[in-house]
Amino acid sequence: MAPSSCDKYRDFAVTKGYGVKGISDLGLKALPEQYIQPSEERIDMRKVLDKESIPVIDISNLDDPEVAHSIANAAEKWGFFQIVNHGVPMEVLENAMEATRRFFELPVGEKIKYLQENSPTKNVRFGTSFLPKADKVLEWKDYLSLLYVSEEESSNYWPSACRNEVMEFKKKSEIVVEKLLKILLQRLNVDLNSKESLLMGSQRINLNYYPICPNPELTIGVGRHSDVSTLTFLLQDSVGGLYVQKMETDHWIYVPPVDGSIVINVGDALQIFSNGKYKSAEHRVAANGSNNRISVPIFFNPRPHDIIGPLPEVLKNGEKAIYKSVLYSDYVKHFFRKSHDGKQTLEFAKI
Ligand SMILES: COc1cc(/C=C/C(=O)SCCNC(=O)CCNC(=O)[C@H](O)C(C)(C)COP(=O)(O)OP(=O)(O)OC[C@H]2O[C@@H](n3cnc4c(N)ncnc43)[C@H](O)[C@@H]2OP(=O)(O)O)ccc1O
Ligand SMILES: O=C(O)CCC(=O)C(=O)O
Ligand SMILES: [Fe+2]
Repeated sequence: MAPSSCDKYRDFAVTKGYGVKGISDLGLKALPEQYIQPSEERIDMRKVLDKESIPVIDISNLDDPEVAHSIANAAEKWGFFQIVNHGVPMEVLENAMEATRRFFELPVGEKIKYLQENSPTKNVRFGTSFLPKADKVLEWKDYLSLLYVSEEESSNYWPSACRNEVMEFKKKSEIVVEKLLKILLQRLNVDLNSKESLLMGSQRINLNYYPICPNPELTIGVGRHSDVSTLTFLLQDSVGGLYVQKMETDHWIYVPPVDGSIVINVGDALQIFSNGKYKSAEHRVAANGSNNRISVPIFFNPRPHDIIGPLPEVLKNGEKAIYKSVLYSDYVKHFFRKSHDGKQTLEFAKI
């Protein structure tokens, strides 16, 4: 490709489906203009608190009240924590990672079968950046997004390069998320059994690929956002790049890769269900100049037709609701209608 104008790169990455991996493979010396973020959207290392970290919690004994306390405390204070000894076998994690790499290393002709306009189903989508139609400046990330509907749909439509490994990862993660939600809800005097479908009735798995970037300091892998999920179960490889905002400050905390760990984060839906007790935190991802990076978040969500609002048990003692009830699909569509803008999506549900 003749690298002359930035629209050429947009066309190459977005429309033709080469993604940022295609740009990275060109071996350019300088980042295309289309990816240069305004300075306030880049990661400013002077704002990173290198002496603070989000908790790493050993969850091998969830019956221990101290473990339960650490989980609830992390969800209130940080909105993020890492878990170790969670019971998902290392092999399942490694296979999910390898399957992700295999998918992104497919020839572009295979991957573009899953672009929005070509995909055999709405529930499988290959793309780049967050919302290329709305993003003025593009983000340095390619993704494959898989909305789980049924075993049958996954077998028929998910790419064979990653289907079985991602399914296995999803199945194992569900067991852990159920246990974590049980603990978080107990503190709200809510019985998870009666709310399981509402809280985690729908799952979306994203395979994220952040290829080596020329001038990583000028761009961003994923911009500032909070997830619209109830809880997110995130597998990251050993490269690193995830930063979380320290609540109510303009400082950021690096989330270091810990071998075998999973990052858990509170999403907007749980912030709304808990009437603000548990908090979704803004986070973003840096690009990397030396290594390709992979992450695999599984978003545990309400179902599109569910109404989300503060749970009645939370308001029982006369607590005033700070969120109204909204249709979850309206909430998610609102998120997907605009570029990443931190925690602004929550305004949609504020009273
Ligand atoms: C991609 O980079 C990302 C993603 C994220 C995601 C964080 C999350 O928390 S994802 C969890 C989202 N929740 C669910 O998936 C719940 C279940 N699903 C639904 O409720 C529905 O699928 C729906 C999302 C509401 C879509 O419903 P539908 O009425 O069928 O409408 P669509 O035409 O499919 O989409 C509407 C509009 O949204 C855009 N969009 C939808 N899905 C995705 C997706 N996976 N990735 C990117 N964009 C999506 C789509 O562009 C549509 O707009 P058009 O202009 O194309 O019409 C966090 C950070 C990231 O960087
Ligand atoms: O890549 C990561 O570590 C996080 C990605 C993320 O925040 C997301 O996909 O919502
Ligand atoms: Fe996220």
